[in-house]
Amino acid sequence: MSGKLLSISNLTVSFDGFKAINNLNFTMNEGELRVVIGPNGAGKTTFMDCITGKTKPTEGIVTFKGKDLRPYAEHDIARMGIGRKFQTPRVFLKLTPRENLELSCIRQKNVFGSLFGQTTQPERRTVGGLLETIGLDHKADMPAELLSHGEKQRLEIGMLVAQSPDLLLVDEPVAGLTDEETEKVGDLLLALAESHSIIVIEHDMEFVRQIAKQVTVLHQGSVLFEGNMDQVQSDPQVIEVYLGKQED
Ligand SMILES: Nc1ncnc2c1ncn2[C@@H]1O[C@H](COP(=O)(O)OP(=O)(O)OP(=O)(O)O)[C@@H](O)[C@H]1O
Repeated sequence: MSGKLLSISNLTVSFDGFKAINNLNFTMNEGELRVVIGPNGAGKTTFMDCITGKTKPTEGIVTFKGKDLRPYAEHDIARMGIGRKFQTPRVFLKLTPRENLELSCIRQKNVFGSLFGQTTQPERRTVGGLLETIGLDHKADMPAELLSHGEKQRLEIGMLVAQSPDLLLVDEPVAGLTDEETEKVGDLLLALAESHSIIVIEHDMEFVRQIAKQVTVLHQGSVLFEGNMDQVQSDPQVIEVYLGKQED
Protein backbone atom coordinates (compact mmCIF):
# COMPACT_ATOMS: atom_id res chain seq x y z
CA MET A 1 0.00 0.00 0.00
CA SER A 2 1.31 3.40 -0.95
CA GLY A 3 -0.62 5.25 1.79
CA LYS A 4 -1.83 7.72 -0.83
CA LEU A 5 -5.51 8.53 -1.21
CA LEU A 6 -5.21 8.61 -4.98
CA SER A 7 -2.44 7.28 -7.11
CA ILE A 8 -2.33 7.34 -10.91
CA SER A 9 0.42 5.49 -12.77
CA ASN A 10 1.33 5.68 -16.46
CA LEU A 11 -2.19 6.67 -17.45
CA THR A 12 -2.91 6.90 -21.16
CA VAL A 13 -6.27 7.51 -22.81
CA SER A 14 -6.45 7.28 -26.60
CA PHE A 15 -9.38 8.45 -28.68
CA ASP A 16 -8.93 6.94 -32.15
CA GLY A 17 -5.17 7.05 -31.71
CA PHE A 18 -5.10 10.60 -30.28
CA LYS A 19 -3.68 10.60 -26.74
CA ALA A 20 -5.87 12.91 -24.64
CA ILE A 21 -3.90 11.59 -21.63
CA ASN A 22 -0.34 10.57 -22.29
CA ASN A 23 1.59 8.56 -19.69
CA LEU A 24 0.35 10.70 -16.80
CA ASN A 25 1.53 10.13 -13.21
CA PHE A 26 -0.14 11.75 -10.21
CA THR A 27 -0.47 11.14 -6.48
CA MET A 28 -2.40 12.86 -3.76
CA ASN A 29 -2.45 12.49 0.03
CA GLU A 30 -5.51 12.29 2.21
CA GLY A 31 -6.67 15.71 3.38
CA GLU A 32 -5.03 17.55 0.48
CA LEU A 33 -6.59 20.32 -1.58
CA ARG A 34 -5.11 20.05 -5.08
CA VAL A 35 -5.77 22.45 -7.92
CA VAL A 36 -5.32 21.20 -11.50
CA ILE A 37 -4.78 23.82 -14.19
CA GLY A 38 -3.74 23.75 -17.83
CA PRO A 39 -4.59 25.14 -21.26
CA ASN A 40 -7.68 24.13 -23.22
CA GLY A 41 -7.44 20.56 -24.39
CA ALA A 42 -4.70 19.70 -21.84
CA GLY A 43 -6.73 16.69 -20.69
CA LYS A 44 -8.17 18.01 -17.40
CA THR A 45 -11.70 16.71 -17.95
CA THR A 46 -10.47 13.37 -19.26
CA PHE A 47 -8.23 13.12 -16.18
CA MET A 48 -11.29 13.54 -13.92
CA ASP A 49 -13.33 11.16 -16.11
CA CYS A 50 -10.68 8.48 -15.48
CA ILE A 51 -10.86 8.98 -11.72
CA THR A 52 -14.66 8.63 -11.67
CA GLY A 53 -14.66 5.67 -14.06
CA LYS A 54 -16.60 7.54 -16.76
CA THR A 55 -13.67 6.91 -19.08
CA LYS A 56 -11.58 3.76 -18.85
CA PRO A 57 -7.82 4.08 -19.35
CA THR A 58 -6.28 2.69 -22.50
CA GLU A 59 -3.22 1.99 -20.36
CA GLY A 60 -2.22 2.58 -16.76
CA ILE A 61 -3.83 2.32 -13.35
CA VAL A 62 -5.89 4.57 -11.08
CA THR A 63 -5.73 3.47 -7.43
CA PHE A 64 -8.06 4.91 -4.79
CA LYS A 65 -7.45 4.08 -1.11
CA GLY A 66 -5.18 1.31 -2.32
CA LYS A 67 -7.77 -0.23 -4.64
CA ASP A 68 -7.24 -0.60 -8.39
CA LEU A 69 -10.33 1.04 -9.95
CA ARG A 70 -10.05 -0.67 -13.34
CA PRO A 71 -12.69 -3.38 -12.74
CA TYR A 72 -15.29 -0.98 -11.32
CA ALA A 73 -18.15 0.86 -13.01
CA GLU A 74 -18.78 4.58 -12.48
CA HIS A 75 -21.56 3.98 -9.91
CA ASP A 76 -19.36 1.54 -7.94
CA ILE A 77 -16.61 4.15 -7.79
CA ALA A 78 -19.12 6.77 -6.58
CA ARG A 79 -20.14 4.35 -3.83
CA MET A 80 -16.50 3.86 -2.86
CA GLY A 81 -16.43 7.55 -1.98
CA ILE A 82 -15.53 9.64 -5.02
CA GLY A 83 -18.03 12.48 -5.52
CA ARG A 84 -18.04 14.87 -8.46
CA LYS A 85 -19.47 18.30 -9.03
CA PHE A 86 -19.86 19.27 -12.65
CA GLN A 87 -19.39 22.76 -14.05
CA THR A 88 -23.09 23.63 -14.33
CA PRO A 89 -25.20 23.41 -11.16
CA ARG A 90 -27.66 20.52 -11.10
CA VAL A 91 -29.86 21.47 -8.16
CA PHE A 92 -33.61 20.88 -8.07
CA LEU A 93 -34.85 24.39 -8.83
CA LYS A 94 -38.38 23.99 -7.46
CA LEU A 95 -37.05 22.73 -4.12
CA THR A 96 -35.49 24.92 -1.45
CA PRO A 97 -31.79 24.69 -0.50
CA ARG A 98 -32.85 22.87 2.67
CA GLU A 99 -34.87 20.31 0.69
CA ASN A 100 -32.07 19.84 -1.84
CA LEU A 101 -29.62 19.12 0.98
CA GLU A 102 -32.07 16.83 2.77
CA LEU A 103 -32.47 14.80 -0.40
CA SER A 104 -28.70 14.42 -0.75
CA CYS A 105 -28.37 13.30 2.89
CA ILE A 106 -31.23 10.83 2.56
CA ARG A 107 -29.94 9.41 -0.69
CA GLN A 108 -26.68 8.74 1.07
CA LYS A 109 -28.16 7.14 4.15
CA ASN A 110 -31.28 5.25 3.26
CA VAL A 111 -33.38 4.65 0.19
CA PHE A 112 -36.59 4.12 2.16
CA GLY A 113 -36.33 7.52 3.80
CA SER A 114 -36.40 9.13 0.40
CA LEU A 115 -39.41 7.05 -0.68
CA PHE A 116 -41.39 8.27 2.30
CA GLY A 117 -39.87 11.72 2.26
CA GLN A 118 -38.88 11.77 5.91
CA THR A 119 -35.87 13.36 7.50
CA THR A 120 -34.70 12.33 10.91
CA GLN A 121 -33.59 14.76 13.62
CA PRO A 122 -29.80 14.18 13.24
CA GLU A 123 -30.10 14.68 9.48
CA ARG A 124 -31.87 18.00 10.05
CA ARG A 125 -28.98 19.06 12.24
CA THR A 126 -26.50 18.06 9.53
CA VAL A 127 -28.51 20.02 6.98
CA GLY A 128 -28.60 23.03 9.32
CA GLY A 129 -24.83 22.89 9.71
CA LEU A 130 -24.32 22.54 5.97
CA LEU A 131 -26.60 25.50 5.23
CA GLU A 132 -24.39 27.59 7.52
CA THR A 133 -21.18 26.27 5.96
CA ILE A 134 -22.33 27.15 2.44
CA GLY A 135 -23.66 30.51 3.65
CA LEU A 136 -27.27 29.90 2.65
CA ASP A 137 -28.93 29.62 6.05
CA HIS A 138 -30.79 32.89 5.42
CA LYS A 139 -32.11 31.58 2.09
CA ALA A 140 -32.75 28.03 3.24
CA ASP A 141 -36.47 27.99 2.56
CA MET A 142 -36.91 29.83 -0.73
CA PRO A 143 -37.07 28.00 -4.07
CA ALA A 144 -33.55 27.36 -5.38
CA GLU A 145 -34.50 28.94 -8.72
CA LEU A 146 -34.35 32.32 -6.95
CA LEU A 147 -30.70 31.87 -5.98
CA SER A 148 -27.87 33.56 -7.87
CA HIS A 149 -25.55 31.42 -9.99
CA GLY A 150 -22.90 31.58 -7.25
CA GLU A 151 -25.38 30.55 -4.57
CA LYS A 152 -26.46 27.60 -6.70
CA GLN A 153 -22.81 26.59 -7.07
CA ARG A 154 -22.38 26.72 -3.30
CA LEU A 155 -25.58 24.74 -2.80
CA GLU A 156 -24.37 22.06 -5.15
CA ILE A 157 -21.03 21.85 -3.36
CA GLY A 158 -23.06 21.42 -0.15
CA MET A 159 -25.10 18.64 -1.79
CA LEU A 160 -21.89 16.89 -2.73
CA VAL A 161 -20.55 17.18 0.82
CA ALA A 162 -23.88 15.86 2.18
CA GLN A 163 -23.10 12.58 0.47
CA SER A 164 -19.91 12.32 2.58
CA PRO A 165 -17.45 11.43 -0.19
CA ASP A 166 -13.83 10.70 0.74
CA LEU A 167 -12.67 12.62 -2.31
CA LEU A 168 -14.47 15.61 -3.84
CA LEU A 169 -13.86 16.42 -7.50
CA VAL A 170 -14.90 19.94 -8.40
CA ASP A 171 -14.89 21.02 -12.04
CA GLU A 172 -14.58 24.78 -12.76
CA PRO A 173 -16.73 25.97 -9.84
CA VAL A 174 -16.36 29.70 -10.53
CA ALA A 175 -16.90 29.86 -14.30
CA GLY A 176 -19.29 32.74 -14.95
CA LEU A 177 -19.33 34.02 -11.36
CA THR A 178 -18.80 37.60 -10.19
CA ASP A 179 -15.62 38.41 -8.24
CA GLU A 180 -17.54 38.50 -4.98
CA GLU A 181 -19.23 35.15 -5.62
CA THR A 182 -15.90 33.67 -6.71
CA GLU A 183 -14.31 34.64 -3.43
CA LYS A 184 -17.18 33.08 -1.47
CA VAL A 185 -16.81 29.77 -3.34
CA GLY A 186 -13.07 29.95 -2.62
CA ASP A 187 -13.71 30.51 1.10
CA LEU A 188 -16.13 27.58 1.10
CA LEU A 189 -13.63 25.23 -0.53
CA LEU A 190 -10.91 26.34 1.90
CA ALA A 191 -13.25 25.65 4.84
CA LEU A 192 -14.17 22.23 3.45
CA ALA A 193 -10.50 21.43 2.82
CA GLU A 194 -9.93 21.39 6.57
CA SER A 195 -11.80 18.08 6.74
CA HIS A 196 -11.94 16.79 3.14
CA SER A 197 -9.69 15.75 0.27
CA ILE A 198 -10.49 17.86 -2.78
CA ILE A 199 -9.35 18.19 -6.40
CA VAL A 200 -10.41 21.39 -8.16
CA ILE A 201 -10.02 22.02 -11.89
CA GLU A 202 -9.98 25.71 -12.62
CA HIS A 203 -8.97 28.30 -15.22
CA ASP A 204 -9.51 31.46 -13.18
CA MET A 205 -6.00 32.31 -11.91
CA GLU A 206 -7.21 34.84 -9.33
CA PHE A 207 -9.28 32.05 -7.81
CA VAL A 208 -6.43 29.54 -8.06
CA ARG A 209 -4.21 32.01 -6.17
CA GLN A 210 -6.89 32.31 -3.46
CA ILE A 211 -7.21 28.59 -2.74
CA ALA A 212 -4.16 26.77 -4.04
CA LYS A 213 -1.45 25.21 -1.95
CA GLN A 214 -0.26 22.50 -4.31
CA VAL A 215 -0.91 22.94 -8.04
CA THR A 216 -0.62 20.38 -10.85
CA VAL A 217 -0.21 21.80 -14.35
CA LEU A 218 -1.35 19.56 -17.21
CA HIS A 219 -0.19 20.01 -20.78
CA GLN A 220 -0.85 17.72 -23.74
CA GLY A 221 -2.15 14.98 -21.49
CA SER A 222 0.82 14.86 -19.11
CA VAL A 223 1.92 16.59 -15.92
CA LEU A 224 4.06 19.53 -17.01
CA PHE A 225 4.80 20.87 -13.52
CA GLU A 226 3.83 20.46 -9.90
CA GLY A 227 4.50 22.86 -7.05
CA ASN A 228 3.15 25.66 -4.93
CA MET A 229 1.68 28.78 -6.47
CA ASP A 230 4.94 30.77 -6.39
CA GLN A 231 6.83 27.94 -8.09
CA VAL A 232 4.11 27.52 -10.72
CA GLN A 233 3.99 31.21 -11.50
CA SER A 234 7.72 31.49 -11.97
CA ASP A 235 8.29 28.32 -13.99
CA PRO A 236 9.34 29.28 -17.54
CA GLN A 237 7.61 26.27 -19.14
CA VAL A 238 4.30 26.99 -17.39
CA ILE A 239 4.51 30.64 -18.41
CA GLU A 240 5.26 29.58 -21.98
CA VAL A 241 2.38 27.12 -22.42
CA TYR A 242 -0.25 28.54 -20.11
CA LEU A 243 0.20 31.66 -18.02
CA GLY A 244 1.71 33.75 -20.81
CA LYS A 245 -1.30 33.04 -23.01
CA GLN A 246 -3.66 33.91 -20.16
CA GLU A 247 -2.09 37.32 -19.70
CA ASP A 248 -2.65 38.00 -23.43
N1 LIG B 1 -14.52 11.49 -26.54
C1 LIG B 1 -13.52 12.08 -27.18
N2 LIG B 1 -13.21 11.74 -28.45
C2 LIG B 1 -12.18 12.33 -29.09
N3 LIG B 1 -11.37 13.28 -28.56
C3 LIG B 1 -11.64 13.66 -27.30
C4 LIG B 1 -12.72 13.09 -26.55
N4 LIG B 1 -12.72 13.70 -25.31
C5 LIG B 1 -11.71 14.58 -25.33
N5 LIG B 1 -11.07 14.58 -26.50
C6 LIG B 1 -9.90 15.38 -26.85
O1 LIG B 1 -8.91 15.17 -25.86
C7 LIG B 1 -8.23 16.39 -25.54
C8 LIG B 1 -8.35 16.66 -24.06
O2 LIG B 1 -9.70 17.02 -23.78
P1 LIG B 1 -10.19 17.45 -22.33
O3 LIG B 1 -11.63 17.82 -22.47
O4 LIG B 1 -9.84 16.41 -21.35
O5 LIG B 1 -9.31 18.75 -22.07
P2 LIG B 1 -9.49 19.91 -21.00
O6 LIG B 1 -8.15 20.20 -20.45
O7 LIG B 1 -10.56 19.54 -20.04
O8 LIG B 1 -9.96 21.12 -21.90
P3 LIG B 1 -10.87 22.40 -21.54
O9 LIG B 1 -10.06 23.26 -20.63
O10 LIG B 1 -11.07 23.03 -22.89
O11 LIG B 1 -12.14 21.88 -20.93
C9 LIG B 1 -8.85 17.46 -26.42
O12 LIG B 1 -8.02 17.63 -27.56
C10 LIG B 1 -10.19 16.88 -26.81
O13 LIG B 1 -10.61 17.36 -28.07
